[in-house]
Amino acid sequence: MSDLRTYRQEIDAIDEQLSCLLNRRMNISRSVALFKEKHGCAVLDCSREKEIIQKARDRSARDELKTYQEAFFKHLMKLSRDYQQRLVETK
Ligand SMILES: C=C(O[C@@H]1C=C(C(=O)O)C=C[C@H]1O)C(=O)O
Repeated sequence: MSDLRTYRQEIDAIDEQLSCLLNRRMNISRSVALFKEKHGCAVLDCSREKEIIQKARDRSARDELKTYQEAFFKHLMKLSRDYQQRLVETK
């Protein structure tokens, strides 16, 4: 049981870092949205997203994690795009 507590403390610490990183990433995504709106660019950039997914897959600690890295970043970028869309539409 003390092992489980230790693992969960580690997960909590990682989650805290992930939340901070998500705040930072979404803030930058917001700046990107404002830039795109000013310059008439589309929110979605497929080639950039493919690049990010490939880099994430390459960073996998083990081959079996590649699919999870890909899913995680796809979801993250969907949230980022949704946020950008919302910002552009409510301007
Ligand atoms: C942030 C951008 O906008 C979108 C969101 C991306 C992301 O969250 O990484 C990547 C590409 C775009 O589809 C961008 O163009 O860089």
